[in-house]
Amino acid sequence: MITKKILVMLMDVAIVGATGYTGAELLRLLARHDDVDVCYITSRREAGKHVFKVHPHLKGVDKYKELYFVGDVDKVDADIVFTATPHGVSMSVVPKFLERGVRVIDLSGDYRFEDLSLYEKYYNIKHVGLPDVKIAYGLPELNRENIKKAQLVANPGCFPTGAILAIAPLVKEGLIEERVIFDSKTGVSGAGVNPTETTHFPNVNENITPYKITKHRHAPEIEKELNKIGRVKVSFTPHLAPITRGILTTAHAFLTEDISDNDIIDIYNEFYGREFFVRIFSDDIPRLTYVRGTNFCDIGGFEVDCHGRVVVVSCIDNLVKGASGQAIQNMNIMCGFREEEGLLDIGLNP
Ligand SMILES: NC(=O)C1=CN([C@@H]2O[C@H](COP(=O)(O)OP(=O)(O)OC[C@H]3O[C@@H](n4cnc5c(N)ncnc54)[C@H](OP(=O)(O)O)[C@@H]3O)[C@@H](O)[C@H]2O)C=CC1
Ligand SMILES: CC(=O)N[C@@H](CCC(=O)OP(=O)(O)O)C(=O)O
Repeated sequence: MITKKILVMLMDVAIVGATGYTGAELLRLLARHDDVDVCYITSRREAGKHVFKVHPHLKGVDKYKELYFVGDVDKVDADIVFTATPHGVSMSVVPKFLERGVRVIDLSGDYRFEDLSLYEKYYNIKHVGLPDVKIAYGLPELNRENIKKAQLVANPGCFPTGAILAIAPLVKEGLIEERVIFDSKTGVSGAGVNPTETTHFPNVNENITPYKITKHRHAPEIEKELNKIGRVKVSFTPHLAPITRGILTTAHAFLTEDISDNDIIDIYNEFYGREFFVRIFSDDIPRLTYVRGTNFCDIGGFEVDCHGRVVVVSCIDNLVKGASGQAIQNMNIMCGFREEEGLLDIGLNP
């Protein structure tokens, strides 16, 4: 009897920093990705432990049944590596992978700035220098062609993802004055897995706390990316909200032309018409629950007040479209996989 065997070649991927929140989220999403195998995960603290011991929510995922944490990043061998590590750490591990021809998607801020003096000013650390490979800023809706060709993708910051997508169509069309204000509310998981006084439950619960009111490091990231499509000066203030996940951003700008709410909706529908992960809410206000656990960026509001101020609201899940989901979207683009592969979760209501 002749048996037919169909051999499916899976891409080997590794996650450096897989005990953190974005590393865990990569593991959750990749569990249902049909084109990849997760072959290495790293941790200094949990080296030697089985993945289910550290992340019990993954129990039962068949493809992870032989997956253990390794402590030594140099042992990692894969086709694609996600570095889900703090800024400063990423730049110490990424170059070693690039030298071996491995493609890397870095979730930190280390490779988001072409101008390293801006990086050093806002991150307050010295940069080791950019590697001599093609680097792309990983916001697919604005930079897909460059992502396809990149060896290193700098995954955007969580606030920049929601802010840039909220205002890009109006910037591109030149319909707003130069100054744009972004007011964002974020969930506590944005601060990472290690607790601090700021993230301590009694300090977060029943409070909304503005922080880094005029000096957050995502302000220059938002500004330099928007300046690739138009001319803007960005003001940005984040607030910590008593929620685990999600970023709601309200963008305020002043129109240069007398256009209606409906004209604005048409511009957004046209700009994002073919984008699977951007949903336009033409007659509703986006909610964080709708995007929870998903790779969607929901955009709505679209109101103009009597002074010509346009208000646009965006919602993302900071750990998905704001980090790990977008990182997988970037991997899919780099590898020629279907862009939505592994990212088809839908949100909640409530
Ligand atoms: N949380 C979010 O919403 C977002 C985060 N980001 C960025 O993504 C990156 C990861 O964030 P997040 O998951 O929240 O961070 P966490 O603090 O939750 O996790 C950090 C991970 O990095 C590992 N790590 C830390 N230091 C080192 C080191 N010196 N060598 C090797 N591994 C190390 C830790 O592993 P261990 O201690 O076990 O060794 C841990 O797995 C950061 O750069 C963050 O700024 C970007 C967008 C959104
Ligand atoms: C709640 C909270 O603390 N959020 C973090 C998000 C930072 C982040 O994600 O950092 P990078 O994208 O620059 O790597 C903050 O505001 O610093």
